[in-house]
Amino acid sequence: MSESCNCGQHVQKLQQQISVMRKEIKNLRQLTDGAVRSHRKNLSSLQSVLTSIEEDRTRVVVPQSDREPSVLSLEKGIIQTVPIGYIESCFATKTGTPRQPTICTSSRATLRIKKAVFNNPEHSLVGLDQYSHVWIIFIFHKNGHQSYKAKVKPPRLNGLKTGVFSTRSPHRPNAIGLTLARLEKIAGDTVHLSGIDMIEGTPVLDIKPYIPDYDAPHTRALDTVGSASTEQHMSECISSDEETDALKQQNTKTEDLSGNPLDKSKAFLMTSTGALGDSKPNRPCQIPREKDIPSVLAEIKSYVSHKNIFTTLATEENVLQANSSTVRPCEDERLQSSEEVQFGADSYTTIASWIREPPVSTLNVRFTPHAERNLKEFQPPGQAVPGKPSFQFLQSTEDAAAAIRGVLSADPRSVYRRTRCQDQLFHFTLDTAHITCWFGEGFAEVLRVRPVQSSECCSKGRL
Ligand SMILES: C[S@@+](CC[C@H](N)C(=O)[O-])C[C@H]1O[C@@H](n2cnc3c(N)ncnc32)[C@H](O)[C@@H]1O
Repeated sequence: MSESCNCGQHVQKLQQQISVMRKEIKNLRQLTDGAVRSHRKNLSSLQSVLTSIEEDRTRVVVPQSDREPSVLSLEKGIIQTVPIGYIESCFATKTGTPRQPTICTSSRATLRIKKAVFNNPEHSLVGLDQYSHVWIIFIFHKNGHQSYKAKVKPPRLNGLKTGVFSTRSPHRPNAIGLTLARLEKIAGDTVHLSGIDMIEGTPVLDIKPYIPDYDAPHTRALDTVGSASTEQHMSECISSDEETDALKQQNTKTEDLSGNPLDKSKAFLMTSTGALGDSKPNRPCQIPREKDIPSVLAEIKSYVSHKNIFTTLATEENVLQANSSTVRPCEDERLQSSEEVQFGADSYTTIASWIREPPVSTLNVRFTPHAERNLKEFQPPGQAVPGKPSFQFLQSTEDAAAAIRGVLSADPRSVYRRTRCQDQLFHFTLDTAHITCWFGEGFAEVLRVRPVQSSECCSKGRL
């Protein structure tokens, strides 16, 4: 009897202990859940700190006192680079950004020279407005991890490999990019550019004026026509204000064979070397007066057609037409072969033939009526209409349509997407627009254009 009594007490005790333990387990669970939650929170804030450190890594500005580069360090190959500023671009991400600036001439960007580099940044830009084009030297800061290979597969080669230094691939030992952009204007410490292929936030190392007389080998060919150096010609030719005005007018009116305006200096060279064709050395330079311009133009055109001197001035369309009449080499040959670009009697420039005859073809671009209506909703920068989106960089709907055409006609897909995910929709952002399209055989069709959401854009003040 007493035994059964004890058993009852034991059971009761055990039940009490069990309930205490349950409570403890519950408390422990709450504690661990809380700890896990706070760990997760810590982890995510650590991750965002890491991301911003990663983003800022290239933005480190060397303090004023450390700015003086030591000659010794340079000789030792220790090169300290300081971004002079960061690109604000109509392209937010790599997807959909043209692979070269010429693909999309209506694209736009600005570059503000940092005060940390010069006390008066605007002073560094004095004189630059005399040039139409500038070289932009920059860092491919969004390459991801720093890796590179001796051979790369440029998208234009559709999977074929070639040496990295024979390409303009972003994945190279020093991740340095070089873009020839059009200089739209300079406002104080800010350079306004068009025809660009750099994304938002790109750190810029340097700007240099594009000087065809130095940078384009063909000017040497032209130079020999008149025998004296270009600079000599320039100083000899510009003799009075009247003549300079006439020259200016002539330069703005001069066209190439396709009706495109000629580069100012090329037009200058053509006239300064004695309106072409005459290879007599030291022929005195004659600046034509305004009334003579039509005959000079006729002379230039007849010379151009005679000598086929301005191959590089041909539009891409002309080049494609010219190429389509030649026999296309097989792919392996294409990698090996190169194409001479003729300037007069001598050849100064040679390029790999796959640049102009890539195994991937240019695409026709079309808009659905819906996408066209979408695009027309966008307003030019600074002309806000309530309830309607506006562009930050692109100047008009036409500019935007041209930019979209440029991007898509060059087939912006990776080789993987092009070959393995043909049916997938392709999205990219351009300025404040998010574009959806699809690709078919030989064409790309824009299905929708809508304003970018804040989560899709990385530019400050983009919306
Ligand atoms: C093929 S590279 C050519 C750039 C330059 N014109 C050159 O030849 O050095 C252009 C591509 O680089 C990528 N890109 C542009 N800016 C970048 C950046 N800051 N970081 C990483 N990739 C970038 C874009 O995807 C763009 O299509």
